[in-house]
Amino acid sequence: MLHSVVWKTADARRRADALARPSAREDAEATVARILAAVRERGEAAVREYAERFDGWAPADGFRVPVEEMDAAERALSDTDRRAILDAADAVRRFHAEQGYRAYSSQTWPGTTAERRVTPIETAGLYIPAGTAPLVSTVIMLAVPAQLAGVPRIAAIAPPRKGAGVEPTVLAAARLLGLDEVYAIGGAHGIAALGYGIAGLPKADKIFGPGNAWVAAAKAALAREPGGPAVDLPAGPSEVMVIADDGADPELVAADLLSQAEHDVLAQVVLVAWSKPFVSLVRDAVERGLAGLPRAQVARAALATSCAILVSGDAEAAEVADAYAPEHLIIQTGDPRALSDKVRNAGSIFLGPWTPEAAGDYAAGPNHALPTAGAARVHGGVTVEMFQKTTTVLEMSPEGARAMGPTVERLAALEGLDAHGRAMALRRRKSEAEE
Ligand SMILES: NC(=O)C1=CN([C@@H]2O[C@H](COP(=O)(O)OP(=O)(O)OC[C@H]3O[C@@H](n4cnc5c(N)ncnc54)[C@H](O)[C@@H]3O)[C@@H](O)[C@H]2O)C=CC1
Ligand SMILES: N[C@@H](Cc1c[nH]c[nH+]1)C(=O)O
Ligand SMILES: [Zn+2]
Repeated sequence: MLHSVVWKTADARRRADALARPSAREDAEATVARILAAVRERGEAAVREYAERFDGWAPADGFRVPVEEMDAAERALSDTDRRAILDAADAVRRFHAEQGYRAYSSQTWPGTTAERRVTPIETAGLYIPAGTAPLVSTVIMLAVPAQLAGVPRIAAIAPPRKGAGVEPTVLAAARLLGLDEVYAIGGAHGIAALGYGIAGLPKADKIFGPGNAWVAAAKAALAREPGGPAVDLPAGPSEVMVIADDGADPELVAADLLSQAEHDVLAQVVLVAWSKPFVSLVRDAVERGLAGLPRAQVARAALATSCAILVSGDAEAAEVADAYAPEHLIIQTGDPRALSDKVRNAGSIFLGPWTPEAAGDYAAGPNHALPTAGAARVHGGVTVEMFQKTTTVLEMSPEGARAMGPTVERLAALEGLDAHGRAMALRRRKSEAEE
């Protein structure tokens, strides 16, 4: 692990740019194209077949989890677990409460009022990953902003454990946060059922949430279909880039690398370091960490595609980060904030030795549903705004028609669109006559 050669500094940027993202694999896209085609052609029957094949769960009475089962799961939570979920949700709520589109009104011309109204989307579909680990925290990260935006219908889907329904802790978190609509279905077929509104699921206007390569590919493909649902952002298998100079603690760096490597065999971890001896220290610490890790096999597979890149200083490290555009960027250098100021492309940044990415994954406040596979060049994580839309409202008085009329008429003439000009001119003349 971290075994790819530590590259020469001169072409570090080019190398980071070209790093293969295992999560963006074409074979996942091809598989998903087949699944979506089957669901389009055969509807619920195909959804049920895939649910049976991948997760051993396609109950005759449908995928919806009875609210009583959610209530029972919530009651069964220990006080400590309940407290942890509620405390994390409070911090996420505090951070996200600052978000949301601002409604406003502006007098753009004399006699013209232009307004922005903000409304929530009608039906939000939340994807809670649970194939290899039941991501209780994702319930928090998606439900809280949806609720702050005032979304009237929130439907969550989560893959069941093999033949055994949704993990009770996921149901408990959903219920604790006030959700009552959860479906025991996941993967690309679950995303398809939610996007098309079949197999007893509502048709989501927009689908939110992270997932593995198949889930991410299904969201992207559905969003491209005419009439398909909107989606939040490309959020596939986890990634972390750690920038660490020789003064960093190799044990902490290794712990952070392992914390993402254990997510998925397609997770990617990248170390950006100043020297080969430091990379060796981290490599040894990773090896020691793997020894006690229950998910060592997954982490090892992820580490096998990971690498270290050598740089000559802060400026080059920032260039490498920008070229790679990591989902998570951890900076453990002499002045992490100064280095972070130079970085533009990263989903979430963690400064200094006391800030593990795990804090952001669970309870720090910012969202953990974040862009992967280079999408941080143009996307940020999930926000309240993503659950909202805006409508502008315009109202003009006769004075408005007089004030703005000549400008509109002139521009319509420039475009050769006479009917446009006339629609304005009629009003301007009427208002001038009345004056
Ligand atoms: N980018 C982000 O913000 C975040 C990303 N993640 C990532 O989410 C992912 C979660 O993945 P999983 O644990 O697998 O759960 P998941 O819920 O995303 O996917 C599991 C489902 O995938 C389907 N599946 C499994 N093997 C398949 C195959 N060969 N072909 C087609 N479909 C198949 C099955 O239906 C299974 O139930 C990880 O990659 C993790 O790193 C997690 C949290 C945040
Ligand atoms: N690290 C994950 C989120 C996570 C959930 N639970 C643990 N970690 C990601 O953002 O990619
Ligand atoms: Zn994580």
